[in-house]
Amino acid sequence: MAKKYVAAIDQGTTSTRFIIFDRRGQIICSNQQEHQQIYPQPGWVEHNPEEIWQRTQSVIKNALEIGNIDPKDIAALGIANQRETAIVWNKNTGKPYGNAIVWQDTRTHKICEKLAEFEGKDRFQKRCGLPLATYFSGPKIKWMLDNISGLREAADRGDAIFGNVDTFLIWHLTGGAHITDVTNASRTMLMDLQTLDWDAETLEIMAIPRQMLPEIRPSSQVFGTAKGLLAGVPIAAALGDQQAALVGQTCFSPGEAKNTYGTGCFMLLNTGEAIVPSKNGLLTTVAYKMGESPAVYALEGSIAIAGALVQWLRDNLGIINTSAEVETLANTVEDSGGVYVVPAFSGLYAPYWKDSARGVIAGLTRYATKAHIARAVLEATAWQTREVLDAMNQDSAVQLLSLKVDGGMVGNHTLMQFQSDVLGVPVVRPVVAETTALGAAYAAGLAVGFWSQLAELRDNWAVDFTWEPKMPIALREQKYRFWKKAVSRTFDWEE
Ligand SMILES: Nc1ncnc2c1ncn2[C@@H]1O[C@H](COP(=O)(O)OP(=O)(O)O)[C@@H](O)[C@H]1O
Ligand SMILES: O=P(O)(O)OC[C@H](O)CO
Repeated sequence: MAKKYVAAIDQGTTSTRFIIFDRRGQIICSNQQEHQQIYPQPGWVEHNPEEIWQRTQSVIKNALEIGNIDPKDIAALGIANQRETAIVWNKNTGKPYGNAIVWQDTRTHKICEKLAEFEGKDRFQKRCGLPLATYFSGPKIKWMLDNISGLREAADRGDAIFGNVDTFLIWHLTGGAHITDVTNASRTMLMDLQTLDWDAETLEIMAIPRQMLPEIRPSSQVFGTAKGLLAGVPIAAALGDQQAALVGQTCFSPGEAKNTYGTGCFMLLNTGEAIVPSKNGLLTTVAYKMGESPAVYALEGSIAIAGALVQWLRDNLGIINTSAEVETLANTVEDSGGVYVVPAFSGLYAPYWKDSARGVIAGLTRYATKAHIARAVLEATAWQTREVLDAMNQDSAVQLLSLKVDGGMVGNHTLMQFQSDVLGVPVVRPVVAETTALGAAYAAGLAVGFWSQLAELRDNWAVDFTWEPKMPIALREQKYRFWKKAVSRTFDWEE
């Protein structure tokens, strides 16, 4: 009998979801669990890989039970994952050599500076599309090899292996396949965007043994068969979560873009088969590679802190009790009262790439209340997105006329209205806002013939809500000028 469903794991920065979709891309059932954020020192962010694997198994089990689904009805499994986060584990025992170093972690600042001494921050950009920054996996692997006792020897012996979260999950799900996909590999700094293979020279410069690294595969392809809870289900896709959201939003044509508002915020613009270098602080990255079809590339504007700033308001300042409460509080005032929050907690990503920037709250007066700060917190995400969109419009020939959005923050009307106001274009949310999991499911379904072509997927996409710009242009540009001034106050804080 024909299989009815496709499933996806969405392993994100704050939580893990397992979602089962039907042929129309509708959610049948799901389960989600958070995991611990570990902050051992200022600027350091870690996850426990074993906890991530436990949470993954747990959400799979719960969702299957909730939906009363027999894994035999699942045609394929796709994986979407937080990108860049680096894990090194022993291939014989499965034991990690330490916690995962999360993408937001800035401990590799010195390593990046040292690597940039020769030829500067863009030393590797031609090959890998990325500037030298603490964000990417390569310097994180180097940090582990240089700082974890006995690790370099274990790597040289071939016992210690590296993976981003996709690789770590595939390894566990299959019982030992050491595989990554092109989108995840494109975030390491170690892959050549043209050849889609590890770059020998970069590996040599960073002193990373090639045998630690997984084999690079297309994003949509059967990698193996699951064991355990999903026994027998083909594992048929892996994509970095932001690339997965691009697929879930069916942005398959050059010029189509989406912005995902989660822990961070990531805008990706499909550039087709062209590898477009950025002159304005964007990343060039692989968008997806479906089986044997040529790779499709994207320009990306990465913002490190978006929803994470709302969490900070909740967890560190205790101004709100839930993330959703930020909107209620923000709506008790008309505007931010001249307050700007620039969340350079992990330095500044696009379009600045300044590791040494640190966060500021600017424009404070006795008039400012926690409500103004709540509003400024929401506005920070919108302003950062404006800077990224400006860079996109400068880098590419196309001007974006509307923006497709998704992620945990897009339930916030106040933010989305402000977003449309400061971009000056409509902001459009689709009915299925779980686009990350959906994109991984689409890529997996395509690999096993559950769906036959990309066009079929476009028919599943439908508008849920559109926000139209309302703010007068002069006011918008005046506020933007102050935002830029606040940003400049964060520069060169770390010495
Ligand atoms: N109503 C809301 N208003 C503002 N932020 C929100 C709201 N709901 C969730 N968030 C934020 O969205 C983020 C979670 O989104 P999600 O897409 O699940 O993130 P991730 O995939 O990065 O784990 C959290 O940082 C949370 O603070
Ligand atoms: O898990 P998210 O949604 O915060 O996404 C994180 C990104 O993949 C980091 O590059």
